[in-house]
Amino acid sequence: YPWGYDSDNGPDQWHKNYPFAKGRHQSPIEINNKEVHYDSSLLPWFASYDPGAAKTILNNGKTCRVVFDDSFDRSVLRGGPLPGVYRLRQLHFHWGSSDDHGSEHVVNGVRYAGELHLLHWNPKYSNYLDAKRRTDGIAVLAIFLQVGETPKPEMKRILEEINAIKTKGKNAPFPNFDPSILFPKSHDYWTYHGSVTTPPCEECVTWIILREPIIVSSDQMAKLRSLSKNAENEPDHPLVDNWRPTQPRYFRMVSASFL
Ligand SMILES: Cc1cc(C)cc(S(N)(=O)=O)c1
Ligand SMILES: [Zn+2]
Repeated sequence: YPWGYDSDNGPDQWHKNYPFAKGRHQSPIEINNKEVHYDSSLLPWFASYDPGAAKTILNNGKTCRVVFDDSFDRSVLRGGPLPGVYRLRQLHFHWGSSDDHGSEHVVNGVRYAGELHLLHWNPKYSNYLDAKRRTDGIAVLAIFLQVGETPKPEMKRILEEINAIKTKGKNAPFPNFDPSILFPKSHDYWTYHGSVTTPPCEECVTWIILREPIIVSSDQMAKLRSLSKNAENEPDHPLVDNWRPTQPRYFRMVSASFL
């Protein structure tokens, strides 16, 4: 019975089929200023993305995802805490059933309406699946979505496609898109070592979480919530609350690139 976010297959049950979910380096976590360590040696991060690498936007019943050509170092993330370049493979979102929650990471008790994840893998490994088995295999750039009056126009392109991928299994061409247009002004970030926030929850992720959220409108969040987790010919169930609750930090340090 496939994992999900409902009471019978949700985050509290995942460990039954995916033992990593009870590990000591799980994500997401709470980020509290009191426990963050400013690391002056942290470098700035850089994204060099080729808009031509964007391929498809899809609904897999669990999120809205844009996939990129990752057959060579075409769109890469580098710098920050990373030892080398990491290849952009996909981006996706997590969101709530209302504007007051939906993010996976929580900052000083603040839950945002959603969270954008740009997923990259370390090309020193032969492929993405091999990278997921390595502690330095994956880098996720996370950007909070905050509801406000002046939404970021660059989000429109993604949300305009939502109508084409309403139900699980639907996909649409999504050419010529550079996701760095979604980035906020500041590149300030927190970083820590954690896991994939969906099963199998492998502990292979270097998290780079931007301090500055991007502003989206309440209507744009409602657009995301108009996606369905079911396929076209099945009873309709809105795709909402696809976020994992925060996990124990245990003995992990969260470093900040800013004072
Ligand atoms: C590697 C990977 C795969 C998936 C489906 C999701 C993530 S997440 N939510 O941790 O960014 C990471
Ligand atoms: Zn994610």
